[in-house]
Amino acid sequence: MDSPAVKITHVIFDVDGLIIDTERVYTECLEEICAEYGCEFTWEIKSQQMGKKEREAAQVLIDALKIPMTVDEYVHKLKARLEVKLPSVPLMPGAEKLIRHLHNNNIPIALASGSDGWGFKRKTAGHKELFALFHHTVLSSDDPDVKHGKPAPDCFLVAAKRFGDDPNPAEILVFEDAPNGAEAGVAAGMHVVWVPDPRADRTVLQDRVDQTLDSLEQFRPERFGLPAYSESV
Ligand SMILES: O=c1[nH]cc([C@@H]2O[C@H](COP(=O)(O)O)[C@@H](O)[C@H]2O)c(=O)[nH]1
Ligand SMILES: [Mg+2]
Repeated sequence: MDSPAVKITHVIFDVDGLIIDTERVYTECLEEICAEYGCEFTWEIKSQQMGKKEREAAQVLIDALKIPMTVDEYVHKLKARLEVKLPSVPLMPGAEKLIRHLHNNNIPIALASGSDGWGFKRKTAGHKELFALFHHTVLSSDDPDVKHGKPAPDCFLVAAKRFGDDPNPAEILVFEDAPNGAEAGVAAGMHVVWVPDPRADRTVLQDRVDQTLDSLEQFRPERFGLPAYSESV
């Protein structure tokens, strides 16, 4: 095999829609809330919300649909629905295999999400053993060091710092599903593998990310100088 163009030393994963299938749940909950106001929750609005801090995302929807609702009311309505639906959410295809592979090969791995602690606890409740493999977790909605949510690079730069061994951003790989998240990884000066929702416009970002995949199952670690899966050696 040709030598890889990059040698990745550290990996940062997004959470919602990348490791866990929570985007489906957000869509269901927000469709219900919008319907109460006679409005439609569109992909255009969702794609602008994805990856943002919860309250920033609330403002995106309220402004887009001009709904007479405060951010606090939005958060209250959303959490009442998420509370019921989140604890049983499955993992995305290929996520567990990749996370365990990197951990088994001593590659430092971290999480950087737009979520808050309230949601993260519920999203990961059924997958505690897997999420214990990460060196650390940055939750943008709660973290005072994350001044701006995705697409700002803050959460990835904070996550890089907290590895504790001063990694070079140019040797960090970010996995993201959200357009805002992939933008944030690029803005942080990191390599980005983007696994977008099928509805996303891939042309906007495909020249700036390293790879665009339909699923994490397609990822080949050796392309980034990471250990190959044993069956593909
Ligand atoms: O349909 C939506 N999906 C996702 C979000 C936001 O995106 C975050 C998940 O971001 P990430 O993929 O970075 O974990 C959620 O916590 C929420 O703030 C949202 O508002 N609406
Ligand atoms: Mg995501």
